[in-house]
Amino acid sequence: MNDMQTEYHPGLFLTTDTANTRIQMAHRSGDSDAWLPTMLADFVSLASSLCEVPIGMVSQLHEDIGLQHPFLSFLTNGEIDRRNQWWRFPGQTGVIRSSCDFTLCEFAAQRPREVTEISDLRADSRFSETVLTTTPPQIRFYASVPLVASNGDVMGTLCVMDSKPNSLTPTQREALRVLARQLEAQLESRRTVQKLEEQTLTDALTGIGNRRNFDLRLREEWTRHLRNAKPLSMLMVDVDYFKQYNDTYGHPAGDALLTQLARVLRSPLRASDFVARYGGDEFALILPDTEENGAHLVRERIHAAVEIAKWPHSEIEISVGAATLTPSEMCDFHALLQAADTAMYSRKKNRSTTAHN
Ligand SMILES: Nc1nc2c(ncn2[C@@H]2O[C@H](COP(=O)(O)OP(=O)(O)OP(=O)(O)O)[C@@H](O)[C@H]2O)c(=O)[nH]1
Repeated sequence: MNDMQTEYHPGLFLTTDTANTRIQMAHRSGDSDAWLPTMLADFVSLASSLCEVPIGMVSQLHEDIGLQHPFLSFLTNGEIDRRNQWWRFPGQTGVIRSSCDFTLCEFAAQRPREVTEISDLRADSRFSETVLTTTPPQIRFYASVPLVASNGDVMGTLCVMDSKPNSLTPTQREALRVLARQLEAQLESRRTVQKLEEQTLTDALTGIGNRRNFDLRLREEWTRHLRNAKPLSMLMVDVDYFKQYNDTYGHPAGDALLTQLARVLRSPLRASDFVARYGGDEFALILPDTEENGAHLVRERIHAAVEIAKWPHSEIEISVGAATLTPSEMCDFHALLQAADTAMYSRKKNRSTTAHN
C-alpha cells in the first residue's frame, strides 16, 4: 500500500455505489453544525490511531433497524430520514459524509455493550459480498462499538477498518470501547445544550417563538432586507376583551385559547413567515419580502381563519395592525415594530368606538 491517498480516495468510493452513495465534504464554510464534523474527525482519527488501522468511521443509524433517537435528527441536521456515515481515510483532513453500506454497522448495533470484530470479512460468508467488502477500498477488517444514548437507544457505531485482515489487541479493544463512551457523552451534552437553546427561544405555553426569538428574528430579517432592499412587513395581533374571557371562563381556558390562537395564526402563513407570542395576549408576525398589499391580504386571511375556527366557549375577536417598511440606513427595526403596534391600537380603538356607537 504505497499510495494510501490514491487507494482510499473518496472519488473511488463514490463511483462504487451508484444507488445510494452521496458524498460531500463535511467541512463546508458557514455550516451551523460545523462543530460536528470537527468533533467526529477527532474521534475517528483517534480511534484508528489507537487501533493502528488506516480507516475510521462513525455511522449514524436510523429507523431501518428499528432504533430511533432524537440524536439522529440532531446529527443529520434535521434530515431525519437519512442515515449517515462520517469517514476518515489516511492522509485526509476532516471527515467525509456519506451514506454507503450499513450492513456491518447494523449488525454491530445489535450488541450494544460489545466490541464487534471481524478479522477477515472476505472469509465470513455473512459479509463477504457486502458493498464495503467487494468495492474499493475493499474492507477486510472491521471492528466497531455501538454508541448508546442514556435511554438505551443505539445512535450509531464508532468503527475502525482495514483493507487487509487484522485484529485488535485486548488493550486496543478496551480503548475503542472507552472512546465510544466519550463520544456518547459528547453527543449527549451537545444535545442538552441544543435543547436548552431551543427552550430559551420558545414560548412555554403555546410552543411558538417567544419575544426573544422574535427580537432576534426581526433584527436578522431587517439586516437581510437592508441588503436586498425588499419590503418587510409585520403584523401585531391582540385578542379583544381577553381579560373578560379569563374572568368569565377561568385562566386555564384563557391559556387554551392562546394556544389554539397560536395554531390558527400559523395556518394562513407561508413557511418563511414567522409568528411569535409577543407577550400576554399579543402575537407578532414577521412577513419577509412582503409588500403592503400582501400584508393586508394576510391580515384578512387571519381574520377569516379566526372567524371560521371552532372556539370552545365563545367566538373571539382580534385586532390586527399591519405595517410595511423597506429597511434603510435612515431608520432601524424599531420603526417597523412601532408602526405595527400603532396600527393595531388604532384598529382596537376603532373597534371600541364602533361598539359604543
Ligand atoms: N390565561 C392567560 N391570560 C393571560 C396570559 N397572559 C396575559 N393574560 C391576561 O391577558 C389579559 C390582557 O388584558 P388586556 O391587556 O386588558 O386586554 P383585553 O382584556 O383583551 O383588552 P383589549 O385588548 O383592550 O380588548 C389580562 O387579563 C392578563 O391577565 C396567559 O398566559 N394566560
